[in-house]
Amino acid sequence: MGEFELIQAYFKSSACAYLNKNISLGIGDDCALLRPSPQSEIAISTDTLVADVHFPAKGDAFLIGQRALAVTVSDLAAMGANPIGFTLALTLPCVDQAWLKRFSEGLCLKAHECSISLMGGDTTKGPLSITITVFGEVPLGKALRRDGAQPDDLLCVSGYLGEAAGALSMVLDNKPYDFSALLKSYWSPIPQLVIGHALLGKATACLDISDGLVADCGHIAKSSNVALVIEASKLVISPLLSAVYEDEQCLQNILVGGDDYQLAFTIPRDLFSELVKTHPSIQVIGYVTKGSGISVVDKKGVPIVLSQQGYQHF
Ligand SMILES: Nc1ncnc2c1ncn2[C@@H]1O[C@H](COP(=O)(O)OP(=O)(O)O)[C@@H](O)[C@H]1O
Ligand SMILES: Cc1ncc(C[n+]2csc(CCOP(=O)(O)OP(=O)(O)O)c2C)c(N)n1
Ligand SMILES: [Mg+2]
Repeated sequence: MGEFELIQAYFKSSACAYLNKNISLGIGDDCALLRPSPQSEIAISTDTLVADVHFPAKGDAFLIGQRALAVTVSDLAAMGANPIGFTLALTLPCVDQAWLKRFSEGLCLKAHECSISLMGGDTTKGPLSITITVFGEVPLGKALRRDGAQPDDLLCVSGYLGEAAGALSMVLDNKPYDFSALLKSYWSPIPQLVIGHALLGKATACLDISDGLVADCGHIAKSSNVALVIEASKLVISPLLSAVYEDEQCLQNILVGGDDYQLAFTIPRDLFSELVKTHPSIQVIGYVTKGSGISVVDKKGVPIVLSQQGYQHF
């Protein structure tokens, strides 16, 4: 099977390669054509997933496809954007048709869940890696950025943290997908599109947590020129995590584990109670104050010293 047959069989003819009101031309030409709605801005984000860095190379290709798209669409959720389409740059060591079939099925399932369409890409030979670029749209001037947090805002997260990091040892042991519900958090993160959308016009800053809570909140603090305080006693431990780990390890996974793909955001105090009524998974975990940097404090307000803040490639 050659390059173009492969593209046709597994991607161009796939159920997720459809046109929608914002895509006037999809796979097959030199470029895809996007048609933004009036009074909107296009949100764009790219993520590369490298075998044995972001996922185990020997993992199930269906799960790899599912995870690759989820972590990329998560950036659209973090901006409050509505998904439109994505491109897929795939580098493969060889043509393995069984692998490609599983991969495209997993990709397609997640694309369906996120209402996003495959509209182009690139296929090359080399060490396994997956680069996905997502395109979404957001009402003009309303995107959730990292630079608007204000002193006295609340610091919140969209749901439980630490589960995917807690699953990593099982992932590396190649445990089957249905072995533990914890594995689902790693293999099939759910981009928080609904909460991202609900935060438009409310949150003062927002991002998705990929590297770890402390490291990523550090980006909000820096961009917004404020200090963020995380109150460890307010972090709610997921029942899935506490079933496997002692409290101390749970806290470590929550604070610096990464791979969560939940949103962290800041919001004025008076807007919180209305929001949590409609989105009960949201947790308040701290607050914004004047100053710089990020601190984690225990219930007496004493700083907890961490040996690392989150994942760094270099
Ligand atoms: N090689 C690059 N060239 C240009 N911009 C980059 C490059 N790598 C990362 N960026 C930009 O730097 C910012 C931070 O990147 P990153 O930490 O990967 O974001 P995220 O965690 O949201 O994926 C983003 O705005 C991203 O677009
Ligand atoms: C097999 C495997 N080992 C380790 C990890 C942990 N890990 C790898 S990269 C990463 C951080 C997120 O990746 P990055 O490329 O920084 O994503 P971005 O912040 O750009 O979205 C984490 C927690 C993993 N996901 N899979
Ligand atoms: Mg990135």
